[in-house]
Amino acid sequence: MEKQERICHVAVIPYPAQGHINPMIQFSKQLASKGLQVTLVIFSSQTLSTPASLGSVKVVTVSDSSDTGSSSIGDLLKQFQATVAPKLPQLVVELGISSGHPVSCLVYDSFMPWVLEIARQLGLIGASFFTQSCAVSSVYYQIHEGQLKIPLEKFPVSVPGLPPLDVDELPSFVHDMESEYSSILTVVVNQFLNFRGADWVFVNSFNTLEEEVVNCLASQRSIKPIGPMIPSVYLDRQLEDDTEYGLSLFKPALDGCMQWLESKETGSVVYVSFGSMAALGEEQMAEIAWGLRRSDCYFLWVVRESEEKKLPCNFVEGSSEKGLIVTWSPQLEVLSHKSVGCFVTHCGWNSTLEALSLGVPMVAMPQWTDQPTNAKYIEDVWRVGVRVKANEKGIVSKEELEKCTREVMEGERGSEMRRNSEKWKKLAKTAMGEGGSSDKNITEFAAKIASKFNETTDSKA
Ligand SMILES: O=c1ccn([C@@H]2O[C@H](COP(=O)(O)OP(=O)(O)O[C@H]3O[C@H](CO)[C@@H](O)[C@H](O)[C@H]3O)[C@@H](O)[C@H]2O)c(=O)[nH]1
Repeated sequence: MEKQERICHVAVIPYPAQGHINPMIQFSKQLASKGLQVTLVIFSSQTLSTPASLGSVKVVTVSDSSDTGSSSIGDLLKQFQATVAPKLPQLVVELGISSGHPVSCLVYDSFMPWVLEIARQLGLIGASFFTQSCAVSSVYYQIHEGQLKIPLEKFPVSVPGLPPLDVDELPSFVHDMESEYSSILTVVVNQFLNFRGADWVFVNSFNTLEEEVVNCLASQRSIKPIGPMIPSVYLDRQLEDDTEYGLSLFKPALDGCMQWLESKETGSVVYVSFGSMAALGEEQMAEIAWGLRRSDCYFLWVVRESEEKKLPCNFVEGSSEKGLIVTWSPQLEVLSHKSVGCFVTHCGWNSTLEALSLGVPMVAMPQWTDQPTNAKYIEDVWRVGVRVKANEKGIVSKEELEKCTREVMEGERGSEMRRNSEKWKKLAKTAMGEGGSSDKNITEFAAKIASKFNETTDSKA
């Protein structure tokens, strides 16, 4: 009988939100390019038209019946665990049977630390994947270890490897103790429940971007920065045909955006997006709308379907000469387009990494969660953008938005930001290029788990 080829099979399991799925798709593609068999498992309560594969990564979508109408994200995550955890062991076994190659490692979103328990029950390797910056993760780590006590009493706060952080520069859940937030704080801090127990810990970042804080966290246990996890065509082009993430929970206005951008001059467009989750108030939406109008630049603004009703009356009709509003964009294509001169962003970690990797300066307008800390780094550490200041009601006025966009688009400081952005773009490429720090970490992981798999298989033979 023909002997079956031995292949090390890894299952990658993101939390099903766009900002978590995207980097874990890219990690899957990277692992597959290093010779591993990879299955990406998406649990989703929505009906998704997911592809059966992304390059050589197999995609399996499993319907998750958890109630998405639940009021808080903390509750949602609890429900997610309650419905997914009982199904996962059987699913992992079936993936092995159907492919002919038993799964030997689970790479799980750090939001789901309970997956490690399942990996252990099945005798598999367990690897945790952090989708936020190393700086933000370090703040949560300090809380987990009891070094930072909640409620915080003194500001600025000191965390090893980070600049001192004022109250509005900390992740929101740490100081904003609304009832919904306290349950989310538990979730984000619990990412560290098995920080020392996991076999591997990956962070979607790169050494030169967060050197000091990477070193501090790595002194507690080995962590592997493997980012930026964006499609290869925008970085080192090592992976052929890797031009997009490939799995979107939203439908992008493909042609519309790109044709519109084509008709605009180099560096003349302000791109505005608040990612896949942030929900702004009506008053704030109006200030953004009029701020964009006042800046007198061309603008491309992503307003998700669920947010459209918050736009001021007649704004869309009255903006057709200067602006285009879409419900979702092909963001990487947009950011890499020569017409885009500035990105007004909520500072989600993926958007931040994308802008850094594509050399686009930013107006940082953080909303919640890790975004205020990312905004702090954008302005003060990487010096690739300006942070907006909110008024006493927490609203960013149209005048403030106009001032900040002009600063990035026109001023001398804007030119400096563009130069700094070019620097980070090169460093991102170097990290992911052959032999770069992130590339080495991915190669090391692939080689070590493949060799462990071979040893185990040999000892059973
Ligand atoms: O029109 C759009 C808007 C966004 N995107 C993509 O969607 C992703 C959005 O991710 P991110 O920028 O991280 O924002 P969120 O969707 O808000 O992500 C959540 O998850 C991130 C990772 O944990 C956190 O950093 C954020 O604060 C949190 O809100 C990015 O890859 C974008 O390229 C598009 O393709 N088209």
